[in-house]
Amino acid sequence: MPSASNCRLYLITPPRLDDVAAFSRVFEAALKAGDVACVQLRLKDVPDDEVIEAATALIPIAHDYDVAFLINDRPDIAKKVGADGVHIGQDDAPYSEARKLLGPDAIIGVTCHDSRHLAMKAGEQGADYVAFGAFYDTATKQAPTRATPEILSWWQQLFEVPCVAIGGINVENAAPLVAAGADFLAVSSGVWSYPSDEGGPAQAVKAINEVIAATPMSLLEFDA
Ligand SMILES: Cc1ncc(COP(=O)(O)OP(=O)(O)O)c(N)n1
Ligand SMILES: Cc1nc(C(=O)O)sc1CCOP(=O)(O)O
Ligand SMILES: [Mg+2]
Repeated sequence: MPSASNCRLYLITPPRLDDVAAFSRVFEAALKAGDVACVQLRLKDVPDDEVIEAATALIPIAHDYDVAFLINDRPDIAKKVGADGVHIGQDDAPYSEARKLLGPDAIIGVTCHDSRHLAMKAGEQGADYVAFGAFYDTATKQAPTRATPEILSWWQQLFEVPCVAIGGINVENAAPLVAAGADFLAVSSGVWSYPSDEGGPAQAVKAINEVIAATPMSLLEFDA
């Protein structure tokens, strides 16, 4: 039976930011364009001071728009820059360590790939969300697993902890994940690489929000 979806957009930054000032302007335009619940600063293979510099520039912008700001991989940097939380993967700091460092109010999300077991473990430990992926082909990361929308419906039906869908999501392919019960769509290239002659990242945020608003939740059947 279809019902209204509460799905929201979760932005992941590009893995490199060569010009933080230029990105800050695009970032602000994107946040202005439509609802964004959360942003994750996901810089890869860069020195800590670049992560700190980018976080210091972007956090005040995110907070101006009431958007939560998370750091990828590094609870220590999240604490240092005053971020709202951290996203950790299965090979990053353990959940318990991140929680101990960041305290009870921090948002801590955990990568669970396509695994029910990992998601139940993260939920029991106290994660604020569990992330499943990758749902589609992506050039942003060599994603080790492929998830299917049924896992979102399974989680949505059985658990209170929100679930995030990630991996290759864009304006064209977002709807089935909203329908399947994703609480958040985590999107990187689908926003930042949106063609500038079609309005660029700001237009992508607007368009994904329109898809979300137009798509009721209609949970899929899943194996018990
Ligand atoms: C929301 C969200 N989900 C999954 C990931 C992937 O985390 P991880 O497996 O640690 O891989 P890296 O992002 O660190 O390459 C994520 N970052 N965010
Ligand atoms: C960071 C990340 N994690 C994934 C996972 O499957 O856990 S897929 C992925 C890439 C997300 O970027 P894009 O929206 O450009 O595909
Ligand atoms: Mg990681």
